[in-house]
Amino acid sequence: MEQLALFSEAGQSKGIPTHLLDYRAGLFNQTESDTLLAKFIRETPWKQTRQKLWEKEYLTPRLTCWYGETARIAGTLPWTPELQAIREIVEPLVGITFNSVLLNYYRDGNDSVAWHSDKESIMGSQPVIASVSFGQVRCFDIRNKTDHKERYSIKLEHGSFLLMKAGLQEHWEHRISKSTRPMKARVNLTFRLVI
Ligand SMILES: O=C(O)CCC(=O)C(=O)O
Ligand SMILES: [Fe+2]
Repeated sequence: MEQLALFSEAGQSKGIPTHLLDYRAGLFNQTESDTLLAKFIRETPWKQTRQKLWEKEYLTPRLTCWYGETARIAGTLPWTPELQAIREIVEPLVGITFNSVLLNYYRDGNDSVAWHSDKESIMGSQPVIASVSFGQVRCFDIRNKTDHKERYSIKLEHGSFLLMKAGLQEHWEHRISKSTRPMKARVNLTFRLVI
């Protein structure tokens, strides 16, 4: 347990594998990021969904909302001008057209997403996911599915961009862990191609 805490506070690990991830700080400047964070928090119709684990139902420890043009995910809302604008900045960096985005709202250090990989069949087996973060810096941890000791951590900063490349979801899991330190709000956007 102690080791986990040390790891998650270590920030940027050395030697993050660039065939799996690309990180770029400051895709949006401070003013743009402040404005977007406040707008997303205020104007998104956030929902707290339920998840089933071992036959028990839990409330997901964060708020979410789907936007885009896919009919595959129930409740998906049409692109807003801000999301459309961000998508148009992100797509040329990646060379992929995305048709949906999941917004996650981590209200404080108690909000989190547990170890998982985004490998739903509706995204194909090798999805490329582009992630944009606003607000509180949180640690994004990855671990190898077959060797949990092989792990890395990246601090996702206000206005930053993270690309999860094709091999990541198949062989690695990722998470945003809870923190006992005081944490302010964070909104994360993951652009996806749902097929
Ligand atoms: O909040 C993040 O940076 C990651 C979110 C995530 O993993 C997901 O939505 O699948
Ligand atoms: Fe994920």
